[in-house]
Amino acid sequence: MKGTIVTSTALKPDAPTGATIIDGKAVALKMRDEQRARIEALQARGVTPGLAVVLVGEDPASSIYVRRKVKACEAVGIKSISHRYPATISNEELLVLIGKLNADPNVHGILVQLPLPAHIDMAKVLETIAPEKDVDGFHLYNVGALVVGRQIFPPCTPYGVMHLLEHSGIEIEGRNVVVVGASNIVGKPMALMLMARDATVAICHAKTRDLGQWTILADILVVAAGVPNLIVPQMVKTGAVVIDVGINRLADGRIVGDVDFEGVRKKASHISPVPGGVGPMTIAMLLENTIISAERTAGIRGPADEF
Ligand SMILES: Nc1nc2c(c(=O)[nH]1)N[C@@H](CN(C=O)c1ccc(C(=O)N[C@@H](CCC(=O)O)C(=O)O)cc1)CN2
Ligand SMILES: [Mg+2]
Repeated sequence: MKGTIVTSTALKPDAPTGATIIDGKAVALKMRDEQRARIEALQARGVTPGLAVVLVGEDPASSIYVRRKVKACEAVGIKSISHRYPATISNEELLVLIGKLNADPNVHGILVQLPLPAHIDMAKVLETIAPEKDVDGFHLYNVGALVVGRQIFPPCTPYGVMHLLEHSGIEIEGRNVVVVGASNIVGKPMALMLMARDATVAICHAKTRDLGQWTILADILVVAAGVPNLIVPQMVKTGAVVIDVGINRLADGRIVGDVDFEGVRKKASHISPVPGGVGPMTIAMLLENTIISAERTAGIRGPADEF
């Protein structure tokens, strides 16, 4: 468009014919001021929040996410302790490490970066983490808490989506929500958190027939299927809120979500982009859960919160 005057409203995020862009990167950065202040209050009581970060193997994306988590911890004043192991580590060695971290009073949160190598028993590893240090919210105990409408440590990605909805002033109660994707770390806990807020929730997945017949009913559409361009404009109700949790790397290296962003933004009232939407919130909520854990240790808050 070099040399022309751009008058198209479609290029302006907040123009009447286009959706408001939900800027997760900005929200995550803004949360850090409040998080720093809470960490200072903890330090005044002699508690520095500590997060143990366990990375097994050389998965390039996992290495990037772990690096981002460590940097984010530094930025707010959480002491992160990295534990890196080759993909050849045995189940037994990993469980021994987790046992030590469970017993360490300076560690308030433990995260084991997923995915793990195939020979590792992921379920056993996650269940070995002490529930009161399970800042990823993957332990069965924490999953069970979500089922009965309590939050101990909600898993970071759906917790981030809830935070974005609240930050954007989007009403949840009584609204039709369709979640596309039924994974244990996003789709299922997402549905439970929305149900706890009295939304009417449908979960669709890879085998759902006529997906568009479901998604068109959504006032709020959350997509976490891992399929680029799965959601096109004709599948979206005019004025819907569209949250894209997908992260797909294309052959040309670009990272895109599951939603045809340029098409759907013209129809939605709000839309989260990829990158820069839900992804940064995953890390923000990990910091949040770690601070909450340290606040519980310091007696500043109780063991669990109602939704
Ligand atoms: N133990 C965990 N493992 C995994 C989790 C998790 O919450 N806990 N979630 C994902 C990976 N993940 C964090 O660990 C994560 C994924 C993506 C992003 C992010 O910021 N994405 C960018 C786009 C991708 C990129 O730039 O590379 C964005 O959306 O802007 C952050 C964290 C699986 N494993
Ligand atoms: Mg996550």
